[in-house]
Amino acid sequence: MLFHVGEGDYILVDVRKRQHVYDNLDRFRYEVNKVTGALEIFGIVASRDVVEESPGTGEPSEPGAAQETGEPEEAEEAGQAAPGTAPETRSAPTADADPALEEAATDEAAPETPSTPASPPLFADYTAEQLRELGVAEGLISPALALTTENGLLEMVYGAPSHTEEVLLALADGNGFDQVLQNITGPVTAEGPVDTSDFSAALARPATRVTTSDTDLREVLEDDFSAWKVFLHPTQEKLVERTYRGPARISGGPGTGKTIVALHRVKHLVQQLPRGRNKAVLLTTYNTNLAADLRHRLLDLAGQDVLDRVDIVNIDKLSFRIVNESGQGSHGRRPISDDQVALEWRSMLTELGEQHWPPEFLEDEWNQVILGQGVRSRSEYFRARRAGRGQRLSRGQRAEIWQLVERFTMRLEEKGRWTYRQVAQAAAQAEGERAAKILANREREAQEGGQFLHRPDESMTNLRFRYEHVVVDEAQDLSSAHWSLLRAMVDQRENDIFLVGDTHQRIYDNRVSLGALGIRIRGRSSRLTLSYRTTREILGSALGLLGEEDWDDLDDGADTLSGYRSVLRGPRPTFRGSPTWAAECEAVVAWAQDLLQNAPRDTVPSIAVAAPTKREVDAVQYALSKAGVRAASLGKEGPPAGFEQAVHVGTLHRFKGLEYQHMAIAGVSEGLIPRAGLDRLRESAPTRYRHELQKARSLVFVAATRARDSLTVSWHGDPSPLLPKTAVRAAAGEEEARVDDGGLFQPAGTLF
Ligand SMILES: Nc1ncnc2c1ncn2[C@@H]1O[C@H](COP(=O)(O)OP(=O)(O)OP(=O)(O)O)[C@@H](O)[C@H]1O
Repeated sequence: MLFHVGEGDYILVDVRKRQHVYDNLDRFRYEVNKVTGALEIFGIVASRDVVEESPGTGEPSEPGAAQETGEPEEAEEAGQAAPGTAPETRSAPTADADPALEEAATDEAAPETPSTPASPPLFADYTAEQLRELGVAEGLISPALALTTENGLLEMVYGAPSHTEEVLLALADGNGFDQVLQNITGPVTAEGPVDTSDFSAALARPATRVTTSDTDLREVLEDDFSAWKVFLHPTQEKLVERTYRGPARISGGPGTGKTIVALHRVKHLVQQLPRGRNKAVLLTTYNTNLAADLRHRLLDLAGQDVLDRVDIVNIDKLSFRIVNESGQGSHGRRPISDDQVALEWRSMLTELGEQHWPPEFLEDEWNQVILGQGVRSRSEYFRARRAGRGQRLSRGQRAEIWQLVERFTMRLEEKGRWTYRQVAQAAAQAEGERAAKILANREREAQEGGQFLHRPDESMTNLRFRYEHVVVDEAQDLSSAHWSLLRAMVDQRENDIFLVGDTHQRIYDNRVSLGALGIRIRGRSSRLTLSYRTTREILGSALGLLGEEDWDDLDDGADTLSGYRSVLRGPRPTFRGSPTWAAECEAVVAWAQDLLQNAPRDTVPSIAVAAPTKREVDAVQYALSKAGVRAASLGKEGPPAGFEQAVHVGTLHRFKGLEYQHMAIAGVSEGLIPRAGLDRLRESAPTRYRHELQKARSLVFVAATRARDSLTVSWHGDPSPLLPKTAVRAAAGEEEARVDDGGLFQPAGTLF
């Protein structure tokens, strides 16, 4: 079935048996969207909810039914495209194509769930004119207004153009007209008037997204990262190409494409640079393995020439580099891990017989207040901000703490050790001094009319800021010292710093106020809300894990995930308790074996298991290997070479930034998540206690949102108190999970 666009251009809409095409032809619509200017080809789905309005036969239809393989629709939903496949050709999947839909379809047809004619229309608050203004496809406006159930809506949007789908789901999720107009329709609104009869012009517009759900084609495209070279969502594209008058920040829930945007931004910035050989752009992140991953992806996306202009390094390595170069206090000292630091505090206080200040409190005060604010002297500490620390300190108390901290740093120094935070602090200081010199030179040069009358030291006048642009991924995990370091590496001007991150995924205890560090993002913050990775079902359960905590925006304000959504669907996550750890391991092995055995021929599904600590990781890996399942544990640099396709097992921390088709989170038990002994902090270091709890939630949230298709969460003994009660009860068979609730629990304001 071909659509003739004009001249010699055709679009492949679908490949089906001839009779099928004839039978279903009248269910297809094509139109140029008056608002976005996109060419949209779509099927009208007959749901009972909209049956009167639908021009189809009334039976649950499968126009074009491209879904023969049972593959989830990720590529299609994601707006990814294959040249020569149909723009916005969307079809209602057949029942056998997708288990989740099968359930929905069965549910729809079941006599016990009749549509209630009395229930008000879902979009009762909106008029046809408003839906039109938001860019809902003309042919779907009246069917949409007639909808009364969420299932009907979900069924209908499967056949709808994706812009219509996004708008309707966002409205149903509780976003208001203005919000949807601004966030969803605004970015894709056509520039200039739209001629709805000019298909060629429509095809050339970025809003015309060419998509495919053909598995073979998808494999060709997805095999390498190059698919994303071409197709960013227009909302993402605008963020990439915009000129910002200062630092800019992009936030958004997991899988919304923040990393993709950061990579495209780097490419864009390099392309604007004058010719040269230096590495003028810094791309940095927290973890070593993510930095390596960014390098591969940037090479795929932009090629060697772009890569040659970019310095890609994780932030701690960069700090070491600066410290070594400047000689600032390194003296051959070796870094010490956070766990070792905690032990050192404990030993020192015991040796001193000091009982007044708990070690956790002192450690936190040192990290968050003293190192966190770059405090360098006792008098600076007297003036340091302690807002939100939960405990007021008198001058005398501050003096005592300062003395203990000084002792502690001396102790580490004597042992030839220092913490990563200290290294970052030293690097920030060295780089800050360098920046101050550059600015002083500049001022002198300006005063002396562009030339130095008294030429100072040559090396000083040649000093330049190290980078033209800085781009940061996983920004939520960087500390104040890291930000001070980055601030000093780039001049304060247009497009200086571009950062992407999500504070709901903060898994290292670094909290910052960017404005106070000279990184002013106010007015230059944007949020991505559509997840391209996770299904609605997984997303719902993952959001439930976040509880009722408050989340910051890196700048003394609050962040939220409101409007965060997915249009992908899949099975509900499973939750399972086992009596013992051994039994839980067995269940995890059976789960992996089942996935491997049932994978389509010649494919190896990507599978991972996350667990709280190295101990559980080793046990799971051992159990998998013993059962003949190829497994490897994730190290600092990712999986060992040659084990890319094995089942990956790692601590929760290791999964940041990664994604897998199937994810298991094991050991979500009381005493493991959050770790045992945390209660001790409740009294001694209440702020830290709160932050540790939040961090534990974020860790599980990060792991859960790595899953693309399926998620399973398990525990042994008592479940973690962080698991929502409904999940635990349902796992124990005490409560039936509702078929239509999408997950086992559902965050407020989220539609399933
Ligand atoms: N416009 C797009 N079209 C299709 N797929 C996309 C698009 N943008 C991102 N993706 C895909 O979505 C997935 C998540 O993207 P990415 O890793 O950039 O998200 P993220 O926001 O950085 O996630 P996290 O916060 O969890 O690390 C990737 O598989 C990516 O290729």
